[in-house]
Amino acid sequence: MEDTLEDLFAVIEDRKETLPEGSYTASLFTHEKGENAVLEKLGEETTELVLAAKDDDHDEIAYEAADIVYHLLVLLSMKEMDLADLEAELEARR
Ligand SMILES: N=c1c2ncn([C@@H]3O[C@H](COP(=O)(O)OP(=O)(O)OP(=O)(O)O)[C@@H](O)[C@H]3O)c2ncn1[C@@H]1O[C@H](COP(=O)(O)O)[C@@H](O)[C@H]1O
Repeated sequence: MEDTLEDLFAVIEDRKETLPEGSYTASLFTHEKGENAVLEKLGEETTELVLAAKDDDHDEIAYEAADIVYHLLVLLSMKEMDLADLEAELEARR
């Protein structure tokens, strides 16, 4: 899981840097979509996760959770933060 998150975060950072054409991630870092689009997605996906949990639909819970984690990592990158910031907060709570 840790490797998966680190690898995904590295891809997101690369897309931010290189802005390749046709990349959804890159579009989030440009005026095409931007921060508001990321925040909207996080709001929508959280609602969808709640509905999936209410339905006890495990596939849908995993799908929506993955969408949320991806957009959360994009948001961290947008704010010039990284996984270490999240890890430090989680560690502080142990
Ligand atoms: N994990 C993801 C990921 N999760 C979700 N999404 C995109 O997020 C968008 C929104 O998700 P939704 O489920 O809401 O899709 P939708 O209902 O079609 O919504 P709209 O995009 O049409 O508004 C979709 O276009 C998904 O493709 C992702 N796009 C990319 N990644 C990762 O980022 C990597 C790089 O992707 P690119 O930047 O596209 O090269 C990929 O290899 C993946 O590992």
